[in-house]
Amino acid sequence: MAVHFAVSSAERRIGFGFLRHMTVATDIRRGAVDNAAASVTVQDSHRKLKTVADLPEIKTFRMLYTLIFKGYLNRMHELQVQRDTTAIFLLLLRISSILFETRIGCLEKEIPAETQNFINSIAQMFTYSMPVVFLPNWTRNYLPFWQWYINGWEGIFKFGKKMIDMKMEAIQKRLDANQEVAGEYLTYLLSNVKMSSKDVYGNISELLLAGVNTTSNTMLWALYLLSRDPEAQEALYQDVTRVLKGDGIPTAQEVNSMPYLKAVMKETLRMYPVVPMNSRLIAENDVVIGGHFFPKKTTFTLCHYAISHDKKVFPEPQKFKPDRWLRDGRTRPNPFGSIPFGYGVRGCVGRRIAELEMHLALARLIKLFEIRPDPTVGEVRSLNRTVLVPDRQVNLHFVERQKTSSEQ
Ligand code: HEM
Repeated sequence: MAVHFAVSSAERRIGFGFLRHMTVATDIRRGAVDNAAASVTVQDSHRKLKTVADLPEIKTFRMLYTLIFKGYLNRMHELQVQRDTTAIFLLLLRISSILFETRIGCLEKEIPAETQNFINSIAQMFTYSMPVVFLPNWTRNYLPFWQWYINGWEGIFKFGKKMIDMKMEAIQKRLDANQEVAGEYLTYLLSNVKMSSKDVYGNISELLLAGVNTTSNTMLWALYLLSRDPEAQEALYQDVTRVLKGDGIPTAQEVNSMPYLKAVMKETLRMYPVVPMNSRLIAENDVVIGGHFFPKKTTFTLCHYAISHDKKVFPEPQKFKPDRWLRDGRTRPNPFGSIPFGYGVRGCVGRRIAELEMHLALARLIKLFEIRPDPTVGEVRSLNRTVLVPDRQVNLHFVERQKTSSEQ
């Protein structure tokens, strides 16, 4: 468990001395596609982003629910057999609503070509990011992976830029007409003098990217695990229906009073940490950890998957046991045993949005549907494709529940 040791000691002893090694990849990417992703590379502007990322939280809660769930659930009635790609559309739609303040047509019967290109670009970038990281730089002139990877990024930034330009135009029109400018996250960023438009292009596109495959795959894993565990599913259903009556929008307080819901998400992320690896580069000083000397510029890689399957911290690590996270007097696992959102100053910026959207989505889905596995699919294994994805298409059956008399 060398990895486990490295991370817990690292955060305690060295604190902010670490920088993400991804910085290197991000700089190359920026150079290659001439786009800014300032928040991801520079500590100072990262803090700036953290502050603004926290701002629209309250509005987001209500907006997420009203804007999205109606459309999604209507579409689910049509689909009945839910495929993993639909889960991606759902989350893409949701995060796009927050970031672009508009919907991008994921739930239309015919997905607009531009949106489809954007979805394909994300998949392309992720698919080729592994060979790009592992192959030596000289291969870039001879093998096609680097160009395919960059093409993926170009598609992502192109779409992001177009959406942002449209919003800027709308804001400008209102300003020209002396009208008040009101909006959510993007309007805030664009009308905020602290960020240049280049920073906004880079940050919005990266946030969108970071927010789509992470939450959609986590939702998929949660639904997959629940479909195979009727007892856990029933416990979740009881937890949710005890608090949520009727079709009203849950409040933050209501979400907080559903401990099993939170436990299901925590256990899902323990079993399938969607970002399976995380790295830090010791940039400035040599360090000694546990009697081992590490020269400066050493890269440490933390394997979330390995630490959260450590049976000393999580007995029966391969078993889906949401109960282990309940605060009902039992001994709870070491909080550093599973840190799927990372930790410290470079921890996940989108954590609160991600948790919120996943809690809301799962509560709503479980209230309306019983989720059953497709027996022909068999045991799904996880693959590391930068994010943790299933090795095959996961088909799930959503069986509509009967409404209880108090809800009719
Ligand atoms: C299940 C959902 C998610 C998981 C498990 C997750 C996990 C992570 C992890 C492990 C990191 C690296 C943290 C570190 O180095 O310590 C990270 C970084 C990041 N995440 Fe997430 N994430 C999720 C959702 C999101 C969402 C929804 C957004 C945006 C709306 C987002 C935006 C970011 C950004 C911008 C970073 C880079 C932060 C930095 O470099 O300082 N993430 N995430």
